[in-house]
Amino acid sequence: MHVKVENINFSYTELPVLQNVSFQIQSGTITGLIGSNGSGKTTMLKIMIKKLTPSSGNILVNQSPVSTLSNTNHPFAFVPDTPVYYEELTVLEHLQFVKALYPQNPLSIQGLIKQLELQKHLHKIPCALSKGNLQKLMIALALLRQYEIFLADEPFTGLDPRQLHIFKQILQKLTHQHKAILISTHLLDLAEAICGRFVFLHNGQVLAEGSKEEITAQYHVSDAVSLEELYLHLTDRCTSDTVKP
Ligand SMILES: Nc1ncnc2c1ncn2[C@@H]1O[C@H](COP(=O)(O)OP(=O)(O)OP(=O)(O)O)[C@@H](O)[C@H]1O
Repeated sequence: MHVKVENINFSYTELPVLQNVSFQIQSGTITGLIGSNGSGKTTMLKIMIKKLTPSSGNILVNQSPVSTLSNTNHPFAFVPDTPVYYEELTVLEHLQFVKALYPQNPLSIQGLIKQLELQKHLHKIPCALSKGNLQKLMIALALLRQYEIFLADEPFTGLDPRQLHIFKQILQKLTHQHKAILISTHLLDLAEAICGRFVFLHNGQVLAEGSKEEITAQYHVSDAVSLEELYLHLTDRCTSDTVKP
């Protein structure tokens, strides 16, 4: 599975939010989508799942534009930054509902409940959950879908240290299953630990893309820097909208 984002432009109002955004994500790799508040990460992810329509540009999945894929053949699972749920359904009912939609997904509800430690919360409705447990429900619902591409918008928010560890293991397992993974996050230490590639978005444009080694080489920065130092260095250098190597 190969996803190519090509020259995406998007505006909510007259101001451009994304300008000629292009990058790629690949099977078996976790790509970190990194950028300051308001740089357009959520907007980009929403365009990828067809929730928003770009004014121009394409998202190609194995060379087919996502706009031509039917909703029943949609290859994305998505963990949103703002939880989406049915107010009147319990945690267990949510899991059963999505499982019934995607029976071919081999993950079992019981296995997920145990792994994400949701046992004590099965009969609660979402608004009775803590932030972290609600986030775990969003992750569980995404994992139960039928997908090849896993997109997550700040998925680590609210997770306790044990659940962070478990979620990192889940993501590693997805790479072994050759899923393509794109995660937006502000946690650069965590991103550096789990992501093989990065897309730095800055003011709605791609500032850099590639592995840390590729980006440091491209910008003539020592490869001993941390991802955080690299990101701060490139964004500091950015006096106009783009930085040239
Ligand atoms: N529904 C909307 N209507 C108008 N403007 C919007 C809307 N949603 C987002 N924006 C604007 O689009 C820009 C990009 O927002 P977006 O949420 O994609 O950024 P982000 O990188 O995900 O930010 P954060 O890191 O704070 O979550 C911001 O300037 C934001 O104010």
